[in-house]
Amino acid sequence: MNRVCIIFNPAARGEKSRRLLDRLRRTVGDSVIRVTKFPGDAEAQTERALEQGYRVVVAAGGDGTVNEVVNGLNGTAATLGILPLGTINVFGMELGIPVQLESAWEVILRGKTRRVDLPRVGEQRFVQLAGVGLDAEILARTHWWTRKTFGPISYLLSAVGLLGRSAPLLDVTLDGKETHQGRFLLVGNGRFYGGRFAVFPDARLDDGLLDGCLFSELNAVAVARYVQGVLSRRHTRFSDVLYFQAKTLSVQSTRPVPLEVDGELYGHTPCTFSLAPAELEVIVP
Ligand SMILES: Nc1ncnc2c1ncn2[C@@H]1O[C@H](COP(=O)(O)OP(=O)(O)OP(=O)(O)O)[C@@H](O)[C@H]1O
Repeated sequence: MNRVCIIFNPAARGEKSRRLLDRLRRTVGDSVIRVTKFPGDAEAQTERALEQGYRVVVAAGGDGTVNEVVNGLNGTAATLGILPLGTINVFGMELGIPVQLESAWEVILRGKTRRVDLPRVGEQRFVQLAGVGLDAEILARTHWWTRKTFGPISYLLSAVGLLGRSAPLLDVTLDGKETHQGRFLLVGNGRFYGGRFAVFPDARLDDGLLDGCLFSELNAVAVARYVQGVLSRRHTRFSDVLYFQAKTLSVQSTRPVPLEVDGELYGHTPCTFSLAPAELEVIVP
């Protein structure tokens, strides 16, 4: 197998992954492990690993760590491996990578790969999903210690405070042609969002298309209906939800609306999404 460098995020899973370092060392034997020191460090460490000749870089953390490693790979020919040590690991779930550390390492040792599309917003690549509006606002309002203490429920607490407010309208233009309006946008590369929730039922990681859901309303009743719709897989048929596929989309709004990619805050509107077909080679079961 090509030389492997593992980038380990001790702060993943609300700082709990720190405890996994010894088990990770035992599992991977002589393979090199580099521990990130601050947010953004996985990207810098990936660039350094490439300069040092590593051709497989393994993201050991959650979706945020995978995102940073992929941005560090920067479209090079190097291969991504994943050890899903984060809170939810949606991209690993999409690829069928086992959550058990030793099993996930076995997958990396076997070294079977596939190529997947790599979407981006502006210059920032993402692997699984992005959101404009509600979910990014929730992330912005959920303090790290609340996340650490209450876990995923903390996002729900922030959401309750947000739903009473009026959200600016988003103008979403698909492939430079038709423009649609809504108040909350989700963009996906794969099917899942936030867990095994198929928000984008037609999405394929290698179809050369972005999938999106544009939601028209943002009051508590509408959001509860959308959640129910996602759970029962009927939301794409709702009259106030636009489900679409496109190669590019641009988003404008009367005032800046925050944006998240792979679960991390990243800038605000206006923004443009695009996709590089089959840009990423990733190790899969
Ligand atoms: N040494 C570090 N100290 C603090 N934060 C770090 C460190 N290394 C990486 N990070 C940051 O940790 C964040 C969370 O990482 P990741 O998404 O991989 O894990 P997660 O378990 O899914 O996240 P969360 O616990 O926030 O749900 C990322 O924003 C990343 O930049």
